[in-house]
Amino acid sequence: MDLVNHLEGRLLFAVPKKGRLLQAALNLLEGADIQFRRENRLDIALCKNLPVALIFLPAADIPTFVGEGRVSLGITGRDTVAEHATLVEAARRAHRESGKSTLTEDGEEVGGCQEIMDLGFGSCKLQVQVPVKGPYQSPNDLIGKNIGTSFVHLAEDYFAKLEAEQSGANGSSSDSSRKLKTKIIELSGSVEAACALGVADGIVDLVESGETMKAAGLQAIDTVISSTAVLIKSKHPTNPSMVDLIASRILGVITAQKYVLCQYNVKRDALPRVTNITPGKRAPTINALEEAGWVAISVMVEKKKIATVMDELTAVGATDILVLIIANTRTGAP
Ligand SMILES: Nc1ncnc2c1ncn2[C@@H]1O[C@H](COP(=O)(O)OP(=O)(O)OP(=O)(O)O)[C@@H](O)[C@H]1O
Ligand SMILES: O=P(O)(O)OC[C@H]1O[C@H](OP(=O)(O)OP(=O)(O)O)[C@H](O)[C@@H]1O
Repeated sequence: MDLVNHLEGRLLFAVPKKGRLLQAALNLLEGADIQFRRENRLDIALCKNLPVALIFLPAADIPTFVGEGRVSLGITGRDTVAEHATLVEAARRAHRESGKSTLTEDGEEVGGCQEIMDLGFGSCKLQVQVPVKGPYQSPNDLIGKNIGTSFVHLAEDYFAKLEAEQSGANGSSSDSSRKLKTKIIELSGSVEAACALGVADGIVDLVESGETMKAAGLQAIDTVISSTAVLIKSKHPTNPSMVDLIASRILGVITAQKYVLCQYNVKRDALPRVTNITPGKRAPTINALEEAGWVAISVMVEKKKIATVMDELTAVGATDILVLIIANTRTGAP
């Protein structure tokens, strides 16, 4: 089947085609019951149960497709969204300075995507790194030096601000006529090797566990941006109600992953103390037990806090504490 000719009427949803965000993104789609079958080597998959087509793209390219409105929804890292936003901002600045308008006929700024929600996985930091055994101790020491990175626009912006601060000019990162003293060298991968191979004095690269940096004899001296995976949308999605539906389903899945349901029995006179420990997302559900003076409580608790919460509940007299996994939710903001 020629899938490209079957996209009419479908909301296009970009998903990372490989890499660290792929599996978690697929798990979210499954939890949100977005059903599809991806043919071998095809980067387009039609959803079986919704008017949606999934487009599998490199994570770094997703903000471009969404920002230009070609694709309505996307899952990618906030770092890639920030890189794209910096590029878009630089292009707008250049346009304005050459007297051209950066607005559409509706008076809106062209380009750019909007973050809908944090998806809670894919944590990492984009950091400035230098050799541990080297002459550079602070970011200022790198001004005028060679910097290797895959995030050229964020790195340029970072060093432009640093150079402006150093020269005493205020906010000249918004001046596109600036001439950077620092040389930003674009690398597409294995950025950590650049210092050892003499290509760069420092790098701007992602750090998750820190293992790669350590193995390459590097240390972080500043953080440019902290990132997690995010759901993004274009400014004018083709089907806004389908965007809302998918966003609400995804929110339901990530809320379910974040919370557990805690049920316990307690004497009614301990209610103020236990509701303080487990206030719930809105409020705890309280039911009278057949035994006089006792109530049963059912309440959502953040998964990461549940052990401490159980300790505290036990200490104030709660008994029969049960913790249940939540398969899915539709509850509002996580
Ligand atoms: N340790 C990590 N290194 C790189 N990216 C990470 C890491 N942890 C989380 N991420 C997130 O995953 C996103 C995609 O990175 P990943 O390297 O998996 O992509 P990729 O498409 O395989 O790219 P590449 O071909 O450059 O390796 C990043 O933009 C970032 O948001
Ligand atoms: O802090 P860590 O957990 O060690 O992860 C960080 C490393 O992971 C990424 O590289 P990736 O593995 O994607 O390969 P690449 O260098 O080819 O981009 C990133 O560019 C770092 O090199």
